[in-house]
Amino acid sequence: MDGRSARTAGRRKVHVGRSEEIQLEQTVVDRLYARLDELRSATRDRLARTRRSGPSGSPQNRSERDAFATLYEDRVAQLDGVEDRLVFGRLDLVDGETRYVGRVGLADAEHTSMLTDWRAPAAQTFYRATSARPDGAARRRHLVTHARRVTGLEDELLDLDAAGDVNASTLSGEGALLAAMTAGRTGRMGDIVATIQAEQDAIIRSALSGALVVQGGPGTGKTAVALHRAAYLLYAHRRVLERSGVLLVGPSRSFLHYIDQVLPSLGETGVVSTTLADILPGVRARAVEPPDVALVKGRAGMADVVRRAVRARERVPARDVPVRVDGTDLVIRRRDVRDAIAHARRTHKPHNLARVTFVREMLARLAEQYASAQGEPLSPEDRSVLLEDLRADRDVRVALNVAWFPITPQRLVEDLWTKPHRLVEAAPALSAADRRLLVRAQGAPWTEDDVPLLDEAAELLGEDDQAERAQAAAEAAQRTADVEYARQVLESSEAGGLVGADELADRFAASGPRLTTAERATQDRSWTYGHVVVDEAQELSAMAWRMLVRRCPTRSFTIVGDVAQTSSPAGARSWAQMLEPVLGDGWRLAELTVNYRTPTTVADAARRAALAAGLPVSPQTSARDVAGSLRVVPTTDLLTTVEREVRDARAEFVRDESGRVAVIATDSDVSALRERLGVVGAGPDTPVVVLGPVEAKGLEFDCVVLVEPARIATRGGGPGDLYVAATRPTQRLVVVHAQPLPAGLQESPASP
Ligand SMILES: Nc1ncnc2c1ncn2[C@@H]1O[C@H](COP(=O)(O)OP(=O)(O)OP(=O)(O)O)[C@@H](O)[C@H]1O
Repeated sequence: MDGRSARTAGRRKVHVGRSEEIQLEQTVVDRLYARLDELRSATRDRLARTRRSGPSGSPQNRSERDAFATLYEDRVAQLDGVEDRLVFGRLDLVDGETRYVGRVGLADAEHTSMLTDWRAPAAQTFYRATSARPDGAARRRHLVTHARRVTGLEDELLDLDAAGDVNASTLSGEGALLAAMTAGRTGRMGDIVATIQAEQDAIIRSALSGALVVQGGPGTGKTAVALHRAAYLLYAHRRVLERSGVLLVGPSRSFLHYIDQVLPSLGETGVVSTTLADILPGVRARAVEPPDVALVKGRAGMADVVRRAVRARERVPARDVPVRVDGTDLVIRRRDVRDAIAHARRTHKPHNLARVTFVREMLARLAEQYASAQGEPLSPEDRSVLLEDLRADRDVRVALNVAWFPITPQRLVEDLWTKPHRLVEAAPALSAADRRLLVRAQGAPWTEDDVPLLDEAAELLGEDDQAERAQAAAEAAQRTADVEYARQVLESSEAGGLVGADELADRFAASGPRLTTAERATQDRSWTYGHVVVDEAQELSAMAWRMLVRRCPTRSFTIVGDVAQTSSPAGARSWAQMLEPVLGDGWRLAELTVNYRTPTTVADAARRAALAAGLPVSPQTSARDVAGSLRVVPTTDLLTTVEREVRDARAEFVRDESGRVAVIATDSDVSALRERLGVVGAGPDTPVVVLGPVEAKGLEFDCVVLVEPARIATRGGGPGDLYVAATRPTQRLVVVHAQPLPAGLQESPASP
């Protein structure tokens, strides 16, 4: 949609079509729901029959039964998930064909298509066609339904010649879109599947390979598009992605909570979502770093610091070390250690794994010394007994550990922050001032900025995985057998078409409870995903990018964000600068230009303030304006004024189930405001919340009361934080201030 038509739509009402047309559509919608009910009950019957078949039979029969039970359970959940607004679109093609578009594909008993999945190629025209490029379509119709009832229609004529005698009163451009934009917020993001716009659709369906960067101002649908793209990719590339998985990285847990309904409503539940703080199994990073520390820890050069820290644990001792084994004097010689270290490094294995080579080499040299002390070669049996004795000897163990120290990532990184000599040794290039910033007390909690360093360390250190490798080989053999068996089962069963042999084999795997790809991926640090989606990506440091690229060696990424909204000092103001070190020039840029959230007046004010502060603001047009959407309230008593404004906003916007108000203030004001307003929780179900600008990132509310913008613009993330805070409302921004307003944020522009 271009900016002009969007604005026009803003002034239109949703047109309800003629009642006969609605009746006609109701008949179709009834048929589709009837088919949905039929499929549900058939699947439920099969599930019941499968469960009834009892615990008898061979283990093979039992695991086959369990696999089918899980399959039917998943299918029932999927069919239940698409109940709401099952069908939302109809496309009339010039050749006379009519196609209904909905959340899933449905076919009748004869396999004739009744409903086209929104992700199928056949649905693309529904989202892309314009009257300038109708792509074979004569008319696009949006169906508005509530609880299986058709309540409205909106038509767009795409090919005027072919349209015939369509009644003009049913024509309306973006009514469904406008209705979605003005609806009261619920604290949870909804899907946009019925109203995806052409520029968004192009991004959603863009190729899987390579990295796609989606830049767009606030409210342009970046998050919505990223989530729909994940669902689309899983549909279009199911074979690849179902096994490797899709990872979604969001800025905070509250943000993940805010979006967690979207994918299930699109029939997808298998995406792993996480924050950077939670990405490492076994590490809970809860503390927040001061900005100057975050900046240092995020630099690409920290990879070198970690590498040196690991190297420092492979060390030739200052002098030869005498040891006595089995009554014989031996020497751990410096030159032997040097050779063994070189040998172990040549394996190019991670430190803790290469240690095996180092130790083997050293023990062999000590055994040689022992043999020459005895004056005769050792028999193979004696030699292996001796090697065991050497390995068990305390002095030998200590000396070898000092030379090649087995260490966990946590210990390595903690030593850097708590033992100044370790940091000097690993980071000679850091200034003394930067090193001082990094010092902290032993046992201090991990921060989000530690996580990429821990991951870097884990990568270089590795774990001793011998047992795991043996197990993996055994599992691989078992799996080949399972897949073959599943193939035979599929050939003779009713499950064909719903599931592949690989997936069924997963379900046959008799060992323990079935783990989904998502569950397996979450538990495994070194899991590599088929695709990674990163939201609010402008905040990521160079070290965080290294960590994410390790999780997706094919570099298939969707990276969405806005370089004008950056708050982290380690984040970016330029995609090229941020991505070049990790992706080279292997990324493509797409831009979103229409703001579907914020009324024009508010968006313009926020934009003027951002431009005045020199931020790299993307051009954008708001899809609508709302009368009285910006209120500026000067005061000498902030708390009292905020209290009054919140009371008014609550009365105006909060209804039974919907309507959300946020007070956004600089972090240091948040607790006083919470106390004054009696606001405790900050969850999606709370009608009024008080947040700092970083917490508000990615979220939206009907009304935002912005407290003392001058303070927000000069703390933390500075003007970027103010830009985020001012662009959260869907209906109204109330600016309460005692200090002068930052330039640009006044009610009407100083100059036209
Ligand atoms: N095509 C659409 N149809 C209906 N609603 C839409 C559409 N595109 C976006 N929206 C709505 O606009 C709002 C903003 O979308 P979203 O949060 O994805 O924007 P964003 O670009 O990620 O914003 P920010 O950068 O400010 O976090 C959401 O309520 C979303 O549902």
